[in-house]
Amino acid sequence: MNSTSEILIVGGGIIGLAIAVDLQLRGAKVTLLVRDIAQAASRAAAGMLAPHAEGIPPGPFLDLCLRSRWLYPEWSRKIEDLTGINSGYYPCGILAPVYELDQPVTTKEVNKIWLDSNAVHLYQPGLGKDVVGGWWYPDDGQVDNRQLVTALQQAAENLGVEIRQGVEVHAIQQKQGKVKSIYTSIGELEAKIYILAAGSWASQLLPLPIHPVKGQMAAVKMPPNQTLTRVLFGPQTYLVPRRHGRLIIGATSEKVAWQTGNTPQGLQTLFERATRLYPPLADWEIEEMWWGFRPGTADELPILGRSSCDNLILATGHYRNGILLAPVTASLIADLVINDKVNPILTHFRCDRFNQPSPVTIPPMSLTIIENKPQALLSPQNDCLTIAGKTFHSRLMTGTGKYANLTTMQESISASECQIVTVAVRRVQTNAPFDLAQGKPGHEGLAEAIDWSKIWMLPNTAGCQTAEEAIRVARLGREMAKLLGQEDNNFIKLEVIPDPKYLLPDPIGTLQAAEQLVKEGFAVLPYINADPLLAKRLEEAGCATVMPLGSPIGSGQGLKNEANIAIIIESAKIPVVVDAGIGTPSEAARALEMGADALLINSAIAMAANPAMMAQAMGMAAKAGRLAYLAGRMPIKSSASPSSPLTGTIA
Ligand SMILES: Cc1cc2nc3c(=O)[nH]c(=O)nc-3n(C[C@H](O)[C@H](O)[C@H](O)COP(=O)(O)OP(=O)(O)OC[C@H]3O[C@@H](n4cnc5c(N)ncnc54)[C@H](O)[C@@H]3O)c2cc1C
Ligand SMILES: CC(=O)[C@@H](O)[C@H](O)COP(=O)(O)O
Repeated sequence: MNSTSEILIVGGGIIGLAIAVDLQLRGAKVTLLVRDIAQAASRAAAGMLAPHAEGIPPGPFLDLCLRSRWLYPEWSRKIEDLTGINSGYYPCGILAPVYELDQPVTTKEVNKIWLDSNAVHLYQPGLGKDVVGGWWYPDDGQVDNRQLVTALQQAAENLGVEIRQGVEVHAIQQKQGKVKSIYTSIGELEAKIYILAAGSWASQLLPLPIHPVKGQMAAVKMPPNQTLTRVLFGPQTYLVPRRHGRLIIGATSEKVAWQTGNTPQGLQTLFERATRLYPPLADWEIEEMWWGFRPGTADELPILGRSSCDNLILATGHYRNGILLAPVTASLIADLVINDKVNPILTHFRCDRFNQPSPVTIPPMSLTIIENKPQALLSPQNDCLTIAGKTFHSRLMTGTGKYANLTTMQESISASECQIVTVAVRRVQTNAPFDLAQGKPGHEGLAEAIDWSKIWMLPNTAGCQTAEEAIRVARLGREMAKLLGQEDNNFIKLEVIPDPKYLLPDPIGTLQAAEQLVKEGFAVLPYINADPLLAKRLEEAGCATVMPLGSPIGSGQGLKNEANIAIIIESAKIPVVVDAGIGTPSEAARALEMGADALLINSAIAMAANPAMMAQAMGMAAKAGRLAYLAGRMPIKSSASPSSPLTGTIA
């Protein structure tokens, strides 16, 4: 047996290559097996980046496509920088002429502009007489997919990916929910993780509902000085002018299984449709004809993410949009493989959706943008925080200290919409009178002031300076939660803080106490400095979360440890709760935008001039930050790019 590498990718089309490059850039050791790069749909495609022209309806799939189109400029530039090969990425806009006016032509959408008959013929001379108008999609574009695939292959090789061409995978050997090895034309190979990116052929290796949808294509040579520079996306045909005089004509869509080759019937249909749309091409010299197999699925959506085997990831079934979807697929799959992070959007493209009663199951986390209904974006039902098996809708935790009085505390907790409130076990025990205004900072009446049937208590070990003290107080905290009706509450926020000036936690004491408390069955939420190695050790010790501090407790200095918090977020498999030091809603939002799972905020709320109002603002910031994280920020660019591109504007 040939033992190969950490990660084995089956398939050398755009999807397999893009994933290989991303993984290798993140430090993995990748081997890619491909039977035949030339047969890949990725070389046969037209290279349109056309989520709008394709008419994809709003929903997770459009979100995925738009995310990928956003990534394209930076991603293609990165591949170009790695190789010096021009990918032909060209955000030229797409014009979609129509032959019938069967739809209302008014729209307020910025990414879709209607051109009437006069305008469309003025804009694009040479269009067929049947064209009665057209939609202009300024944000769509194209890439030269052949150059891009060549560049990706080169980039992969330059980075050290082992590409083994001419190797055919015959079977995937599985044992007890894991892939054990794969049988190939050069023998049996093993890896830690396997990624299936075999396009249309994936169903020959696994029982996936993928089938080939054949497309016949041709290219003609454009004469110099002609005016066709934008993609024309017509009814059942499209014309994609490359920048160096080649015009790609596509494509038929045929369910003829694996029947290869161009056919007279296919080409006749292709040319008839193309010349109806743009008659001048009838006289242009034919340069090439070819065909390819789109990887179609039963619901026409890709299959992305884990399979029934732990160590087998699927990235296939991209059907008509695999060129467009390459950057986002690579990034999502690399996140999954390297960081074990399942981006919520992946839930829509899981392979087990086909096992469910309805053919297209829309899983709960829908990011569909519904006009005038922004609240539908992130409803409590569809985005949850899970800690030690308990689910919460709010990602904001608050405290009980520093409030002027109990009423303000109650109003603030309610306004924040938080579901977890932390309580210092030691202070509750002392039961000192509570009235800050009167100089009485105790917790008398605190336990009764909160409706514990609605709020989950997070007892904390504040005031403990050693591991031993913290363990003892944690046990008392569990009893306290029981007494207040939360029989099954085993949560403890672990604070071991010997230093009274900066209230910085003792890492060694925290780890020791955490190990003991985990053994005793606690769900431990340790408060720590933003130390990635300590966070990993605590995770390995079995903690339920890690709670890195933004800055010292009560300082309101914000996120002073952002870089380290980012590392913790990247590597943690348990929720990361940013705790302490947050002073403003923008800092709260920032922590969640970075990918933190939740926040704990006390002082900024309790010490605000209007605590309840600040609590509401923090609650909103938590939601906004989370939503922004899920939505995916735009790439940061070193130079400007106009919001309304000048390309393709009407004179
Ligand atoms: C005519 C046509 C036009 C298209 N136009 C566009 C477009 O304009 N825009 C767009 O976004 N998308 C377009 N597409 C779709 C796009 O091309 C595909 O979705 C995309 O290329 C799929 O990429 P892939 O890497 O998954 O599969 P492929 O590119 O098909 O690659 C699969 C690879 O896996 C290898 N393989 C398969 N089985 C095995 C095995 N058992 N062992 C080893 N290797 C194996 C194959 O040899 C092949 O190299 C078009 C497709 C076609 C056919
Ligand atoms: C109540 C509690 O647990 C705090 O010690 C926590 O660390 C929050 O810190 P801030 O008070 O700075 O928000």
